[in-house]
Amino acid sequence: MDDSPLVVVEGLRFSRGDKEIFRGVDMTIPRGKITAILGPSGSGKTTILKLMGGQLTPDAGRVTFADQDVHRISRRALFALRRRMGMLFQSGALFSDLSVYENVAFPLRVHTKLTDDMVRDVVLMKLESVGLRGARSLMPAELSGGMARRVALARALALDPELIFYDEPFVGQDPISMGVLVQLIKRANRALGLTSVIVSHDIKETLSIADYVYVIADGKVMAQGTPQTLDVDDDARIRQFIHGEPDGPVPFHYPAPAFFDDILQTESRR
Ligand SMILES: Nc1ncnc2c1ncn2[C@@H]1O[C@H](COP(=O)(O)OP(=O)(O)OP(=O)(O)O)[C@@H](O)[C@H]1O
Repeated sequence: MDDSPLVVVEGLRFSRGDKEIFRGVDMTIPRGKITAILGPSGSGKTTILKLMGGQLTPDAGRVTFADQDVHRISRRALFALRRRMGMLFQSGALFSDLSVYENVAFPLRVHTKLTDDMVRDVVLMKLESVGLRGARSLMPAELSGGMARRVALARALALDPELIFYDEPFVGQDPISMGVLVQLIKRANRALGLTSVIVSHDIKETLSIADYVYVIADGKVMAQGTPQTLDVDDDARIRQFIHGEPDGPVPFHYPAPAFFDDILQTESRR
């Protein structure tokens, strides 16, 4: 297997208006592994996926996918490249007026010239891989949230991507569906030789399957390493983040006068 990284991000800078979101980010996404990108809310996790996928263009720096510069190739080449990337976005809802079967068939009908029989084989295979072959005739409204996410995964896998981006795959799931999804992502990665990038707030679940982790904050990579090395990192900010401690260098309380002073003021006004 080719052991060069699949995606390389170098010196990435990106702003929205006056707001600098990235001020020099470097990352490598190795093939066949699960890489997690963690970070506080608003740190730019979704934005970095969009920069990697070529939906956004950086102000400086570059992103290469299989040695092709994502932002300097022709539109046509970028479309071809995008077919090699699957995306499972939190907002990536199923088409509500199409059955489970037709949802998974959709990308095959749009992007390939497969015959109906071949489409059927692929759809059933993908649904089987997420345990929902028997649910093919259901409509999205008849699915639980966890099942809907699994159908969306089958659809994201329909075109056999090399890489799959998961943006908050566990949001809104009950603990059982979450466990199922965690295992599916891990299994899909291994069985299909996929490269996976997961962006998530669910730190424990994500660390349980990630091979390598980047933590982004303040426009930079604040830390990186395997889940094991980050788990024992001494840095207070990383400890607070990885272990979900409510207080630490990033305070739980919005800046405010001392509690007693505030209360005393209320008392004196009575
Ligand atoms: N379309 C947009 N226009 C302007 N600013 C945006 C837009 N999308 C995102 N932002 C800003 O860019 C920053 C990074 O957003 P992004 O969604 O990438 O963060 P995130 O880490 O994924 O956040 P969360 O964990 O809350 O989903 C945020 O400050 C956000 O307000």
